Amino acid sequence: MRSTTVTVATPATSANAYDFIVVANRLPVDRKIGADGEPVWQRSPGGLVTALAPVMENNDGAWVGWHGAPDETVEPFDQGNMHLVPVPLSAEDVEMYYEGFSNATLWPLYHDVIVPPEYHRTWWDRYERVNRRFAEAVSEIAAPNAVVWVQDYQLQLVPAMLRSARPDVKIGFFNHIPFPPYEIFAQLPWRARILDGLLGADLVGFQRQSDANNFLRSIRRLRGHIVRGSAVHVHDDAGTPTHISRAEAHPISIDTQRIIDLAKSPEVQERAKQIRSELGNPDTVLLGVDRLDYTKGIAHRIKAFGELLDDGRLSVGQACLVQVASPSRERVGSYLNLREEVEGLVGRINGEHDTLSHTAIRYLHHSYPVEEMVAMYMVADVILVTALRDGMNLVAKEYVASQDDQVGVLVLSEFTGAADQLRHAIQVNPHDIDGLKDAIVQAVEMPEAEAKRRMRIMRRHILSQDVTRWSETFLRSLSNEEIEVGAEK
Ligand SMILES: O=P(O)(O)OC[C@H]1O[C@H](O[C@H]2O[C@H](CO)[C@@H](O)[C@H](O)[C@H]2O)[C@H](O)[C@@H](O)[C@@H]1O
Ligand SMILES: O=c1ccn([C@@H]2O[C@H](COP(=O)(O)OP(=O)(O)O)[C@@H](O)[C@H]2O)c(=O)[nH]1
Repeated sequence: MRSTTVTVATPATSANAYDFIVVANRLPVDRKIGADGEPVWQRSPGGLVTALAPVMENNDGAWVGWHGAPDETVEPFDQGNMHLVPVPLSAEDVEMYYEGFSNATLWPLYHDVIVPPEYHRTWWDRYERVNRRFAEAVSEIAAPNAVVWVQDYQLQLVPAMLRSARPDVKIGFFNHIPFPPYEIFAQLPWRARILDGLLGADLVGFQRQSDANNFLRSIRRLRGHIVRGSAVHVHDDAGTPTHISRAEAHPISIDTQRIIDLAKSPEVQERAKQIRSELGNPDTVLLGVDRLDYTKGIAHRIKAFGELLDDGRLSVGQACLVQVASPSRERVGSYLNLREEVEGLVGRINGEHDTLSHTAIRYLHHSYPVEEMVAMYMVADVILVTALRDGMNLVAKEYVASQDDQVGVLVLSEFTGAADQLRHAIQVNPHDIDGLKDAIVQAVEMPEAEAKRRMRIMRRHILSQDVTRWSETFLRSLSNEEIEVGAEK
């Protein structure tokens, strides 16, 4: 096995140094090899990084996570205001803990078994070992009585491991993806171990109240602890009470002001005009932005759009769908299959409907920087967020934030966390293709006054409930301060 050591900057970490630590599977930057063969740092994919990066930039703390490259040990380094502490993963760890147990067992299980989860004991063993490594890395650098905030399904065993190594620290956990109903969770051969891992946290946060309820119901069914409201009275095997762990909903959000500032910047506005003109100035631009993931309902959306072209309810030149499908988990089988399915569908629809001057679907298998994302949001008259299941979906919130002078329309799946907050979107069941087609036509034809009214209400929400508010509310609850949940800032 090849292993390289790369020192990026002066080591910034020492033992027992940090009062505040975030630990996530990923660091905010990924180490990749550039076209010239030299290593480069790129922003990591996904909404977890989008949400946590601004929180960490404004807090003096450390971020512990994997740097995205297998078989490499990287020394701790600083990036902007952030102190990053890489946890190395071998190629085998990546295969069994990340691609395997995290993304081929837990991810599909927690997302309504859209594809069948795979259960392998060797993957579980590796998940446990890697979780222990993360817990040890945190334990070494946490100051006495530090606050440690563990993120997401890849690290569900870390809270209990950390509690036993460092009973002095305050432990929060936030689950970015849904927590499944008991009837689905019960499939997991290691279900009790996962619950015990999570119960190591003083506060377990979820995107939706229904996720918290699902979690509490599994605790009642499988662990026998007393549950009173959101509080779980945890006891040890001998029945001696040990601590209280609470489960609460804390819906995540975005750095709203940053998106608004970008939408106002002359460069982004100019770029938006350029994109529209490059698309041939269609009357209506529809947009989809997702990691290429089977949870996102990309094929459902493309199918609905294709049928609208077949039916003559939309036409090429009048309407164009731009679909950003950023690369994700490319070595996991179900992701490979999805890519084939989506690209086959796009090819067929474009083949049937494109003209020499206009395309039906502009499909982009790329990852773009935030400036380009905001320019695309500004171009889009309609955005289609049709996830079959999604913890939150920050794209929906970013779109709303970017509509400063625009009057875009958000079509939003009811199976996203965002649907709880963005109630004035056109909400859809993406499995209902006829309903989805009608919703798309309703969005395209929506009178401006109606679109403005809906957008104004959604923007009010996004402005007051931003990501800073999310982290403050969670961390205040973790430290047991009195808070008024849901109060405006
Ligand atoms: O790290 P990857 O395997 O490349 O995946 C990217 C991230 O995807 C998931 O994001 C989730 O978090 C978002 C913010 O809370 C939320 O809006 C979205 O609904 C979730 O799917 C995953 O949970 C992260 O751990 C990954 O880093
Ligand atoms: O090319 C892209 C595609 C997506 N994103 C960002 O990736 C995040 C996706 O988060 P979301 O919660 O919607 O879904 P996730 O990928 O985390 O499941 C959002 O901040 C997008 O702006 C990006 O920066 N470039």
